[in-house]
Amino acid sequence: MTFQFNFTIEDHLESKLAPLGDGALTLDSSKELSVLESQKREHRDRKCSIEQLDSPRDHLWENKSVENAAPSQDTDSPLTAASDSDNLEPHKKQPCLRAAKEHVMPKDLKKVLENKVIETLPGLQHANLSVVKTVLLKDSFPGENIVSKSFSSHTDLITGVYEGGLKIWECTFDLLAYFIKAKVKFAGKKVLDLGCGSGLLGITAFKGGAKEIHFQDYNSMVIDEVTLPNVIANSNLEDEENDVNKPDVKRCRKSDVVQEPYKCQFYSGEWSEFCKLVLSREKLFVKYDLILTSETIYNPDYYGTLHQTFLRLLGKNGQVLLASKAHYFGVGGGVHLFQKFVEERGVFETRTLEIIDEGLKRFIIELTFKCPS
Ligand SMILES: C[S@@+](CC[C@H](N)C(=O)[O-])C[C@H]1O[C@@H](n2cnc3c(N)ncnc32)[C@H](O)[C@@H]1O
Repeated sequence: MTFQFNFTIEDHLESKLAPLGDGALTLDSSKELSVLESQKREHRDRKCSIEQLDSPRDHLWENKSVENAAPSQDTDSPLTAASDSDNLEPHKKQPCLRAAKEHVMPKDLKKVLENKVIETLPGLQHANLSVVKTVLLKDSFPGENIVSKSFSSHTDLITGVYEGGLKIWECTFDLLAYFIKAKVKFAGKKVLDLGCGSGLLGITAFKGGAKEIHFQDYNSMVIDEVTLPNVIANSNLEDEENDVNKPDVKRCRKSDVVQEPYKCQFYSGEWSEFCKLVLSREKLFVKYDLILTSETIYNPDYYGTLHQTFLRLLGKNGQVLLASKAHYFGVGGGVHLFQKFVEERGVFETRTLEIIDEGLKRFIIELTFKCPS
């Protein structure tokens, strides 16, 4: 693979994830699980000094970051909260509703990987985020550049502007490890990776045979620069096309492989807007069998919309697998608060599937409808 970039990677942006060697994804491999866990530990240890940055800070609650936001690119514009009349929950302090849009899979899939450096996790490829950020910092965008905003405000989250999708958060690794341990089945399922960022959860479902996978992130730039490239990087297009040693019959299957990423759909925008968009696109919207979501419950002001999203989009017998830190310091969100919120509404049953009690305490929980039928 040739990389086309003519800049230096600044030290402070150097990768925090070391490549680990390639390998096909097998969900029951204990070797992969232990590699994944050590990767996770390494990742956490290296960033423990900046762990507080993981947690949204007090100042994120100030609406000033939103008020100061530059006009967004094309359809990336925030709408007023009042425009969402469908939500049952009040939008206390929720400053804006970013319009949702679908990101169409580009025709030239390889072009999406230009300027990207691809790294490897067990069974997964992903674009090096430091390189992505460096390119985005160097390029001048007509609209809002969430990377420069995030750098200038020294934070990974700016409420209503940038919600953190340009990094792989720790609980994603927890959920990936859980998939292997619990032998989670994806085959034939319609899956949503909600608040996807890098999209590694949805990509794992994609590789595990899910029939349709939707990716949603708040920020359009995250989808274009990270999620979409990651899905394409995991589609093995290059290997199939370049392997001239493969018999013709095998190479003819190239078109099948090229079709594969088209099982995936990509959306950006705020959750209630995303709901409206997907529900309006298809007359008979088929709800998701499985919703995967990691580190999306840090902001209690979003709980109403998140709960509503599960309510509207999850199939009656569907399952939400949610990974989260126990508590997000400085903001007040966390697992217990969210479980309490969900239980008070009486629609979903919550069940703790796993507690990860190393470093910052983390949880994997499941939500299912109390009365499926
Ligand atoms: C902290 S990041 C986690 C990213 C990724 N799931 C991970 O674990 O690496 C939170 C994600 O939730 C999404 N998100 C948070 N609040 C949102 C909201 N109100 N509407 C839409 N998306 C939201 C953002 O797009 C962001 O990618």
